This record gives sequence, structure tokens and C-alpha cells, in this order.
Amino acid sequence: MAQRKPIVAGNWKMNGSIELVSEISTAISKYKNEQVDVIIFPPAPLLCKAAESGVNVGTQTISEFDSGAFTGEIEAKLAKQLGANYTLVGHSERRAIFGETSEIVAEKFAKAQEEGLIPVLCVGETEKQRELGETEKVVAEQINAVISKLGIAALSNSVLAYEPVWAIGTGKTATPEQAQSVHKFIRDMLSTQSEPVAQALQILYGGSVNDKNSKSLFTQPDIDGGLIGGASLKADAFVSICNSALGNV
Ligand SMILES: O=C(CO)COP(=O)(O)O
Repeated sequence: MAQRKPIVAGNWKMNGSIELVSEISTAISKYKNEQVDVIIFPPAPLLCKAAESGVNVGTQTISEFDSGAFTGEIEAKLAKQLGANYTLVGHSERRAIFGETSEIVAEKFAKAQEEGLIPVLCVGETEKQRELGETEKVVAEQINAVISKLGIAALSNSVLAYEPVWAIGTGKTATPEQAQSVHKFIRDMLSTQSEPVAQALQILYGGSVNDKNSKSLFTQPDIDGGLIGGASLKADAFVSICNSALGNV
């Protein structure tokens, strides 16, 4: 099996403060040369501050457009200049609250890569879709929107995050077996198009990951780390999650 470096990423959503940037950046500075990539996705107004404090940063979304009359939007090129290395695209909150379709998400994915940002493509089913047995169909559609626009090779310079919507912010984590089954489905699906791309792709799990359940999730063969919401706002819990990706806990 391919060796994939684990990633632990903190999506702060619309939370955090200048003080939290200092606290978290100090807490995670020790991972610089470790076998885990730790990334913070702070709200856009804190991007500069976080980049200056030396952490690996990304934006939570970017515009699919170049600069222009798009009030409130985040330009990929500018985010890159300010120190971002990554951007989330297609987070379920963006899809559900801000009406981002899979086609728009694919455009954002393309724009990110064009400007040198690594897109972290978020996919996942709602509770209703899971009940209807549509999990794999939904996840495949969300991923295929990117592949049909850009080709399978585009995924070789990206990260995927499987985040079941019903597990986000609910405390209802997918079991390691449930998560592994979807991650394996994704990898198998991609390997029919390119085995090297499928084997190299880091697939993160997100949805109520905390310092108690992270280890059992991260030790699954197709789970390459996590995208953490609430627990990434607490330095102790986040450090402990990073350690579990290293196998230190
Ligand atoms: O949406 C998430 C990360 O992008 C997950 O959020 P929680 O960890 O708070 O469930």
C-alpha cells in the first residue's frame, strides 16, 4: 500500500480570534518536521495573522472568479500571496447555506489549482441520503463533477475530505467502519481511472472528530487524517488529535 503522509486540518469556520491564532500556532509549532502535516483554515480576516505566525494555512473557500466586482469574495491569487497553501472547496455548509452546486465547486477547484493553492475537496451525504442508501452515489457525483471538468490527473494535486453531513457538529461521528467503507469506496472508484492517483490521494475524515475518537478513525487503512471543526478550536484537544495521527497516543 502506498505511504500517504497524514494530514490534520482545523476548519475554524466563523470562529476564532487573534488570541486563538497565537495560542494554536504555538501549540502546533512542534509538528513542523513531523510525519504529519497540520493545516489551519481560519476565517479569512485571520489568514494573514495565521500565516505570519508560521502555521500552514488555507482559506475556507475561494471565489471561482478572477479579481473584479465580487463584493465579499476571496480571490485565490490574493490568498496565495498572503500565505495560503490550501483552500477548502465544497464544504457542506457552503453547499447547503450558500447554494454552491457541484459544478461551482469544480470551478473553484480549478481556480485554486490555477493559482497554486491545493484544493481540499469536501464531499459527503446528508442523513436522509444515507437512510435512502445513496451515500456512494452522492459522493461519487460530487467527485465526478471535478473529474469530468478537469480529468482524473487533477486529483493528484489535491486532498479529499469525506464529511458526512449528519456527523458535522452533531457529536454523532461515523464509526471507523462506516468511514473506512466510504473511503475505500472512493479509492476503489478512483483506481478504476488511475491506480497511482487513487493510491497517492490523501482522504481525510471529518465530522465530530475529537481527541477520544481520532485514533480509531486514523488507523483505518484508507483514512489519512482528519478535517476537524469544533475540536480544532481547543489547543489541547487539537494537539492530542495531531498526536494520534502520528501514532503517539
Ligand atoms: O465540518 C467539519 C470540518 O470541516 C467538522 O466539524 P465538527 O468537527 O465540528 O463536527
